[in-house]
Amino acid sequence: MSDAIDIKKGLAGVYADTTKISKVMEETNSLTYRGYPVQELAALCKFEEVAYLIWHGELPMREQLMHFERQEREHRWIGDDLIEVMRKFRKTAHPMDTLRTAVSFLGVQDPETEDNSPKANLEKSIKMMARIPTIVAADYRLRNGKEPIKPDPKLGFAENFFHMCFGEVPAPEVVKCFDVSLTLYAEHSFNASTFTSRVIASTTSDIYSAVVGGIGALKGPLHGGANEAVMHMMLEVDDPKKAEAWLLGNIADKRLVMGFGHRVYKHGDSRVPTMKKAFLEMAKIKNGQKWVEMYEILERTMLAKKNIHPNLDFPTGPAYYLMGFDIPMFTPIFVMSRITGWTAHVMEQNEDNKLIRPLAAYDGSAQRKVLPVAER
Ligand SMILES: CC(=O)SCCNC(=O)CCNC(=O)[C@H](O)C(C)(C)COP(=O)(O)OP(=O)(O)OC[C@H]1O[C@@H](n2cnc3c(N)ncnc32)[C@H](O)[C@@H]1OP(=O)(O)O
Ligand SMILES: O=C([O-])CC(=O)C(=O)O
Repeated sequence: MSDAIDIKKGLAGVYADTTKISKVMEETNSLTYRGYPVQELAALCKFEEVAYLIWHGELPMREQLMHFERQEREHRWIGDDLIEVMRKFRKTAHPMDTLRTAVSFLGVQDPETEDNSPKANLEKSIKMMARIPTIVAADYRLRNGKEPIKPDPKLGFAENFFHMCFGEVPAPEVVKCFDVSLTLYAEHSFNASTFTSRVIASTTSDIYSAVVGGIGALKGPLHGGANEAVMHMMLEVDDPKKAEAWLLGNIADKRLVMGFGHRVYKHGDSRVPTMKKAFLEMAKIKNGQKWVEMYEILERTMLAKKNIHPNLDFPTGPAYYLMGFDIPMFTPIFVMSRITGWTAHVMEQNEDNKLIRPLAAYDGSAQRKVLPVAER
């Protein structure tokens, strides 16, 4: 029956809607947010400006940026109630599970959850952007037997995250490398997690539900979870001298090499050179030459043997490791950034909504008769 139906497995190559938020150009290996190349945004803007751009469609003027930063800083604290709930979580729970539950808790507590007006949804988006780093940092400290550190309204978004994790802000070069990663992770059209958020929004559900769904989708190692998997892989390789043999063995065993390949970019991910530069900078500051050597060998061998390029998760994995974050925080950090893209897509979906509901070509059992349990 399904023979005559053109099934697009994984929806590969399917245009499901239009978007004004970002443009992924496989032909030219480039990516723009609201028309601006990500490389230029990463070089010239801080993440707060990029978040504003993604939501408002324009880069902020100085006054607008100051107002936006004030709002973000005001909303950072998550309240003692949520901290107390988090204390009760299983200490070995994955931080993505903790974050998913904590964001759901924010939705329970927010009296505006059911208000789907653009104004209310933008406010909730800013609140989530402000509070997610506090959740991620508090979870990191609780898992490590330490007390959470309150956000510091004097610090910018990236600096404050380091402060809440480690009680100190590193050198500006480190903060910049981290900020670059946030800009590069912020938005990527109809990727799996964003599409999940849009599917949820299309039922006219609330924005917290859409974000909780996005977190669930991003967790998987074929998607955002890959940045963690990359670092586990590099630690398994352990020594750059073993990297080539390790990779060849992996290929022979037909195992995936994490941080390589992409559904859209088949000739390279436009964000990788910018993030690789940030990773090299981190390696210089933190004496991480070993990881650079391993990176180069894995990249070179994968290209030579499989013609598969690295994706953004390949350089971010070791870069976050060198910044001092523990590996289970890597995908939650991705959420701290992609929350901007998800929520912009939810608001865009709401503007011109149609329930997202594709068809499935049935190829199960032929129709049959139900027999009572005694006769089966
Ligand atoms: C932020 C992000 O989400 S970026 C993506 C992060 N994910 C990863 O890094 C996980 C590793 N990569 C992958 O699993 C895949 O490349 C995906 C899921 C990202 C994209 O998958 P698809 O678009 O479905 O590509 P597809 O699976 O068709 O790959 C084509 C071929 O390349 C192979 N291939 C693709 N990626 C890899 C990889 N990382 N390692 C080994 N082989 C790979 C596939 O096995 C397939 O081979 P085949 O034709 O012999 O079956
Ligand atoms: O677009 C995708 O399929 C994966 C993704 O989110 C990204 O690359 O940032």
